[in-house]
Amino acid sequence: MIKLVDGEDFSINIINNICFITFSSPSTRNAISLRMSAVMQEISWKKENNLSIFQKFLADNNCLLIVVQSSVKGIFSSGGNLSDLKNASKELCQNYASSIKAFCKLLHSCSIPSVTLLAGSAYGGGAELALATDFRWSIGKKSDLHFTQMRFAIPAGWGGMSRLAELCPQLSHKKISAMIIGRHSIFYEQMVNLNLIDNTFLNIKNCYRALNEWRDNIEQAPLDIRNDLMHRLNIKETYQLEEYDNEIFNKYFLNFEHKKRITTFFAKRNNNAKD
Ligand SMILES: CC[C@@H](C(=O)O)C(=O)SCCNC(=O)CCNC(=O)[C@H](O)C(C)(C)COP(=O)(O)OP(=O)(O)OC[C@H]1O[C@@H](n2cnc3c(N)ncnc32)[C@H](O)[C@@H]1OP(=O)(O)O
Repeated sequence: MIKLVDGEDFSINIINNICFITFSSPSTRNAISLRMSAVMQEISWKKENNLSIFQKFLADNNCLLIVVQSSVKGIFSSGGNLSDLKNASKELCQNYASSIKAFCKLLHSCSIPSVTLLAGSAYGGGAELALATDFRWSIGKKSDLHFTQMRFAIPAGWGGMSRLAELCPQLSHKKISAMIIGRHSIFYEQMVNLNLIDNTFLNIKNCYRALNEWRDNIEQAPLDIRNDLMHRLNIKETYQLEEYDNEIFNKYFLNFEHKKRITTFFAKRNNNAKD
């Protein structure tokens, strides 16, 4: 295990090329504290070569997948730490939301796929955190998002409203505002209908098995194609994307590696047929 953040309530480790970001604060139901936000700020800040400490950590340790998870049963996160926010001054909290927002942005803008494992509820900023990753996998069917921010008279501040629009093109900006104002919850079935849940597992064991399989498949993909494919996320215009996809297909079609893998496929099939 390679560690970047080693807190009792918040840790970031790489195990077998998978980066696990784990929230483990049962006493606050995984509320995001001022200290966690300061750590997020520190590791999201771009430094050498325009890379943040977090991105450098992922690159140096050949990370292939990022997993955001909770180790507390029945809850993903209760959102902003309300006790911290109640006790601290506005000055002390001035970087609080922007740091968490920067970390959320890093998760979906970096070129490594990310997934949140949900096995319970996410409230307020916790729901925004769950929206930050590319994918959401549910363990069981009790995962839900609760936009409770307006209970505390603030809008969503960690990038969740734009992420929701990005992930669910069927939700207009007006609908999203209305959902926040009206303190809506999105329960499991509706999350599935909105394509916010990409996969559901019966238990954590099956989920980790699928994660490992995913990691292995990524590892087996040649690095240059991996980089070319992940670069697609930087291309915004549809016509440019089509051109780019043609270009990278032609670059790899029937080159040495393509031919070699077709040959290996037939060799394996013939061997299996003999057994
Ligand atoms: C700026 C942040 C803002 C944003 O931008 O979005 C937000 O995130 S606003 C906060 C949104 N969060 C909420 O609305 C959730 C508030 N919490 C609850 O509704 C409930 O606690 C719960 C999460 C549904 C869990 O309920 P339950 O299982 O019944 O446990 P308890 O209520 O008894 O809580 C246990 C324990 O945890 C503490 N707790 C819970 N949430 C938070 C929080 N967000 N911040 C700090 N501490 C939290 C709660 O106070 C209890 O502590 P003790 O009383 O010391 O046992």
